[in-house]
Amino acid sequence: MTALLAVESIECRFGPRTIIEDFSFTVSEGDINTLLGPSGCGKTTLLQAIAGFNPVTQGTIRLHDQIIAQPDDALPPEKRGIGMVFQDYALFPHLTVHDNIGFGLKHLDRVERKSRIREVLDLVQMSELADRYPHQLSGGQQQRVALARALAPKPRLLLMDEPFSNLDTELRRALATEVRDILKRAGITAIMVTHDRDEAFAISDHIGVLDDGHLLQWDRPEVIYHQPATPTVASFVGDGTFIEARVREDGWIESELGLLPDPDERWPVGASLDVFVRPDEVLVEASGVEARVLSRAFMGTQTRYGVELPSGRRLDAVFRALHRHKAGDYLPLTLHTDHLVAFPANRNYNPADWTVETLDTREAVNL
Ligand SMILES: Nc1ncnc2c1ncn2[C@@H]1O[C@H](COP(=O)(O)OP(=O)(O)OP(=O)(O)O)[C@@H](O)[C@H]1O
Repeated sequence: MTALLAVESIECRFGPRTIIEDFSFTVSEGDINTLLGPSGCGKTTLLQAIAGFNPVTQGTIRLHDQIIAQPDDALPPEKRGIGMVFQDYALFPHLTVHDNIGFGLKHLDRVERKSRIREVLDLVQMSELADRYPHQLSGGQQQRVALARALAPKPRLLLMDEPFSNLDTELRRALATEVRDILKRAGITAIMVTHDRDEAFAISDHIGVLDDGHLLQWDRPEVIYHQPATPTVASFVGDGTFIEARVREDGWIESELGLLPDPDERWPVGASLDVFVRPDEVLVEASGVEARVLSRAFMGTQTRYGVELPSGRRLDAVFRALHRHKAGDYLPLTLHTDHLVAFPANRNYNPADWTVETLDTREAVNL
């Protein structure tokens, strides 16, 4: 299938500062894609280059095989056929929902315009509220109107910049799922920008993880989660802690949380590894290593514990709330995972540390 959008080795600069560097990806028709990365990594800059609000200083951007941006040559934003949804909704306060949606449809005659407005109102399930003004709507409803307004002119591509970040957590997740359904029903190709991984997982067919203006990985959400390309991707898309491990003579991987299999013999004997341990992969088992409970947070069906291994390494473990352990208790812990994520060791990784440098050549291993 040919790409609807092809971003090819682009660079974006603000004065002397390079914000986006040698950045390439393609987007297939009908796919919902998310650019995920920490604050300041260049997500909005990239989105605005696609929309036409930022110039590219290297590379090209093609939409349906038409070059829409290259150095010193850019199609104006209004000629790109791209719709945008912003975090602050950007609705016209003095216009009703109906008229906000109709604003970009002035090229249509009255009957066509009314019919298209009805169609998108129906699509976002806002038909009942067509006569209301933005201030008479909840945040979630306002964002649905903003989505309807962007979809009304039938854009070739929809861009969404942190569309849910003004909403509370619960509504955010619900609306992300709802927006996915709406876009799929309308067959719209979209790119969203967010720093919220749950939102990205809820909405996306493909996720691109960015760090410091570079693309670290572009893949399906499951692959990003289970086979992260770099330690930074692993840390960004899932809670966890790296523990040290070594490949034994017999091929087993010896870690502080016990022996782990390496069925594909991916690692040479003697290799030192950093193994990523997710809280839900830690189990209490009689044969486990004695870990001391440091903290406990009840979370309803589960309880999250902070524990310390004999080496002093601290990590989190999540167990069903049925079990009650308290600070100071010792628990025998092991690691069980269907998707062991490991990298060659050469440094300490702090998942909370965004400034971690990564080596792109490293490969995640999925055992
Ligand atoms: N117009 C501008 N002039 C100069 N520097 C800019 C401009 N716009 C953005 N930047 C810088 O570019 C870098 C990337 O900003 P950008 O807004 O693209 O990041 P982001 O990943 O979208 O962040 P956030 O999630 O916080 O919105 C930041 O260091 C920012 O200060």
